[in-house]
Amino acid sequence: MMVFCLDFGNSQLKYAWVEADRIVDFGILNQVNFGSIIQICQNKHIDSIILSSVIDVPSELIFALKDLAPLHQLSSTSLTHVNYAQYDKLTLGVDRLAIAEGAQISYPTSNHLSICLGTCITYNWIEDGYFKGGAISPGLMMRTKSMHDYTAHLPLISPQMDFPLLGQSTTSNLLAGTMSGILLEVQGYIAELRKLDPHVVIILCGGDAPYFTSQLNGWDIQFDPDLIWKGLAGLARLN
Ligand SMILES: Nc1ncnc2c1ncn2[C@@H]1O[C@H](COP(=O)(O)OP(=O)(O)O)[C@@H](O)[C@H]1O
Ligand SMILES: CC(C)(COP(=O)(O)O)[C@@H](O)C(=O)NCCC(=O)O
Repeated sequence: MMVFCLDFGNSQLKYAWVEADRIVDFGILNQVNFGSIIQICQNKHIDSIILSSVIDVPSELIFALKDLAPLHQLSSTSLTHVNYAQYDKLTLGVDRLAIAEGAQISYPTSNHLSICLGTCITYNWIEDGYFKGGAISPGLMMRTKSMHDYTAHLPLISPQMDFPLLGQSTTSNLLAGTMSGILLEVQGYIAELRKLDPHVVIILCGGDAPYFTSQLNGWDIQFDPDLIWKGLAGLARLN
């Protein structure tokens, strides 16, 4: 059963081919149109398609996808393993719903906090299978770009794997405040949540996660870049 998974985020349009829970292939689309999708579907057998989008998708693209294979467009009415009786599911981004699902499928008997470092940083906390709460904060690129855009003279910095806690120049101050700021935020959330539940499983994913994994060594954190694909494949089976 080959599932074509699409994850349209605010920065990148991602896809993956998932067969029997194995990610066969993945990549990034150039544009939100059928032309860029059909290119990657050449010679591929598709049993079903699942689409998670937090951006607007043209209705022509939805119709075209439906012509290709049975399509499930993820929404707040989709069936889920995670229980939303204690959360306002209608307001939750579908990417977060898919990530929470991936975490629940991966750690069905544990409480977990999934942290996605994407355009925004999102935190999803699940206890006893219930979505209990979360948080949204600005992502890495949003932080660097907004400091440049909202000031007269601050330069636009590029993220780096090595970053200081404090800097000795404007550029290194920006790097410290952005990168160490995110690291300290993430560590702060983990530390606070572990006070409530020392056994909570922490899972990190999203495009910017690789910048922080080595700094989080020793924090007993799972890094899973495929978390959303696991969630989407599971949701495709359920819906
Ligand atoms: N080509 C790119 N375009 C935009 N963001 C990129 C690109 N390559 C890497 N990134 C990084 O990926 C982050 C977004 O991660 P991702 O998980 O793809 O986000 P989203 O799901 O919100 O689209 C950005 O903050 C940025 O630092
Ligand atoms: C918070 C988000 C913007 C994150 O999107 P992303 O960073 O993955 O592009 C997205 O999940 C969204 O639009 N959420 C709706 C609000 C909510 O989740 O409460």
